[in-house]
Amino acid sequence: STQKEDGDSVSSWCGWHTDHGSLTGLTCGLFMKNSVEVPCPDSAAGLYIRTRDDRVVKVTFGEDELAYQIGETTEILSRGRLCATPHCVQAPSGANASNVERSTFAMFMQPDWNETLNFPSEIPYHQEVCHLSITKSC
Ligand SMILES: O=C(O)CCC(=O)C(=O)O
Ligand SMILES: [Fe+2]
Repeated sequence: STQKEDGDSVSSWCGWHTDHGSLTGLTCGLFMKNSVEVPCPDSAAGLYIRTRDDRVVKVTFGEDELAYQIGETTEILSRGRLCATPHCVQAPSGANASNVERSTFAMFMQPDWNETLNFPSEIPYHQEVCHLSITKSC
């Protein structure tokens, strides 16, 4: 993440984390001000992911599309062949950003609650699962 002041940080609205489940389906951000839909007030605002080669990339997709992120459960069940997607959300900043809200619909898919997961020995401490889970903030 960037080292700017909190308000401008890439993770200013939702800290870096990986989702716990198998797969997360997401709609794109919907911005509202005083209960009225508004265009995104800051093109830098929104969802960011960290790629396997350690680049931070802004995720863009349309309102008639869905994005899917791999969660920690899939990383465990695939024995590390698939990696959980580290992600965060940047708040809008600038003149038009005050009192703006952002909504998305997130569908978290996961095994039954009582399903026992065996953490594979091949990935005893995988970096996404260990480092980022600790800092999960939403
Ligand atoms: O708001 C988003 O686009 C992502 C939300 C998120 O990461 C979560 O709910 O786990
Ligand atoms: Fe998430």
